[in-house]
Amino acid sequence: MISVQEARDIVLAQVKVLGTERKELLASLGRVIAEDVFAPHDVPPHNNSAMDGYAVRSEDTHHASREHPVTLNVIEDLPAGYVSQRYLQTGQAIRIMTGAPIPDGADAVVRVEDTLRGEGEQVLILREVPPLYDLRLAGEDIRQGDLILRQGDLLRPAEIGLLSSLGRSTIQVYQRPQVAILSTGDELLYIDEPLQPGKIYNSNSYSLAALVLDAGAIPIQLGIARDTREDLEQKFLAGARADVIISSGGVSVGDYDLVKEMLKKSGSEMQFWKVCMKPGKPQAFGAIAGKPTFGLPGNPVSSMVSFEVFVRPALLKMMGHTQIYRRVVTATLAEDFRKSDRRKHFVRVALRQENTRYIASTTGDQGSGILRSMAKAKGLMVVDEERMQIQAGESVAVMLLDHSFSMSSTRDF
Ligand SMILES: Nc1nc2c(c(=O)[nH]1)N[C@H]1C(S)=C(S)[C@@H](COP(=O)(O)OP(=O)(O)OC[C@H]3O[C@@H](n4cnc5c(N)ncnc54)[C@H](O)[C@@H]3O)O[C@H]1N2
Ligand code: MOO
Repeated sequence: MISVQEARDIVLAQVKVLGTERKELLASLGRVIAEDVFAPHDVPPHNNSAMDGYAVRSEDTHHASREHPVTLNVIEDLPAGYVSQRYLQTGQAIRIMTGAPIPDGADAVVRVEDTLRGEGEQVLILREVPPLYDLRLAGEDIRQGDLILRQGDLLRPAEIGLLSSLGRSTIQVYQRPQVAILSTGDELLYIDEPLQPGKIYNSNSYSLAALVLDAGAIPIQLGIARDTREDLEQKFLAGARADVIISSGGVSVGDYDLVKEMLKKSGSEMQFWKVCMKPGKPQAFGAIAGKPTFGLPGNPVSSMVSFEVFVRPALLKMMGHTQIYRRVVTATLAEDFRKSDRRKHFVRVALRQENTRYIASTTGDQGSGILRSMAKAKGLMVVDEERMQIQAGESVAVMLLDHSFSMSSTRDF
C-alpha cells in the first residue's frame, strides 16, 4: 500500500499549472492573477474633501468659535466630479462636496455642521481648523508606480474593487481546467429516469461535478459508461478532450472492474493503487492521452473524500493557486473513537465552537455508502496511521470542508 502523502506527491508532481487568459474584471472573481499590477496613477488621483462643507484657507479660521464666528465669502459651489477654476483668496470659501477636488489656494475643509449660512453669499465658520483638516490627499490609498497585486494573488471582491479603482477593465488570470466526469457501472441510472429494480441513481457524477465547481474549475458531465470495453474506451477518450478526467467506480477487484483492464490496455499510463486510507483505498491515477486522470472509487463517500484529498489540490495547483489545501484546525473530540486498521482515516465530523475551541463529533455511521453522513459533516477528522484510539477530550486535526456556504453562521458578531 502507498501512503496518502506519497500518492499526493506523485499527483502534484504530474499536474502542471495551466496557461493564462485575459478576463473581464468581474469574471475574474475567485481566479488567480497571472500578472504583476503596478498603479498607473495615484488613488485618489487628487486632493479631495473628506466631508460636505467649505474649502477654506486654514489661517482664515484662526480663533473662530461658535461665540466668535469668522465670516467668509462663498465664491463657488463645487460638487464632486468638477474641478474649480478659481484660486481661493484670503477671506473666501468654496462650498464643496465629499470627494470634490480641493481648489487651489484652499488647504482645509470645515464640515457643514461647523458652519452657519450668513447673509447672501456668506458663511459663518464656527471653529478653527488646522491645515489639511478633512482633506484626503492624492495617493493616500495608492501611489503611482506601487506594486498593487502580484502574480499568484487571489482575486477576491476587495482586489476586484482595487483593480477597478485603477481603471483596469480586464486582467490576465490563470485558466480554469475543464474536468470530464465519468461514472461507470451497469447499475447506474440518470437522475431523470424512473427507479428500477437493482438500479441506483448516478449520484457521484453530481457530487463530483459540484466539488469541481466549488473548487473553481469547470465540470463536464460525460454521463454513465456501461460495463463494456467499447463504451468505456469511447467515453474515456471523449474525456481526454478536457484538461482532467475523473471517473468513479471500477477500480477495485470485482469481476466487472473493466476500467482497470481497459486503461492498462489502451496504453494509458495508469497506476492502480491501494492507498493507505479509509475511505478510498482502491484508486487509480495516471494519464489518458496526456491528461491527468483520476480513477476514484465508486462508493459515494469514498469518491468525495478522494476528491478532497487528491483532486482538489491538483485542480487548485493547475489554476495557479499556491494555497492548495483545505484549512486544518485543531479540535477537541467529543467522544471516544477507535480504529481497526493502520490506515489514515478521514472521519466525517460535525463541528461546533465553544469559546475559542472547536468541538468535533462524528456524524454517525461512517460506511462509504452513507452519503448523509457527508452532508452532515463540516469537516474530515484526519486520524494518522498509527493512532489506534482517541479518547473523548483529546485533540484531533480536522480538515474543514469550508466552501462559503458551510462557513456561514447563525451567530452574529
Ligand atoms: N473484494 C473487495 N471488494 C471491494 C473492495 C476490496 O478491497 N475488495 N473494496 C471496497 C471498497 S473500500 C470500495 S471504495 C469499492 C470501490 O470499488 P469500485 O471503485 O470498483 O466501485 P464499484 O464497485 O463500481 O462501486 C462501489 C459502490 O459504489 C456505488 N457506485 C458506483 N458508482 C456510483 C455512482 N456514480 N453513483 C452512486 N453510487 C455509485 C456502486 O453501486 C457500489 O455500491 O469496492 C469495495 N469492494
Ligand atoms: O476504500 Mo473504500 O473507499 O473504504 O469505501
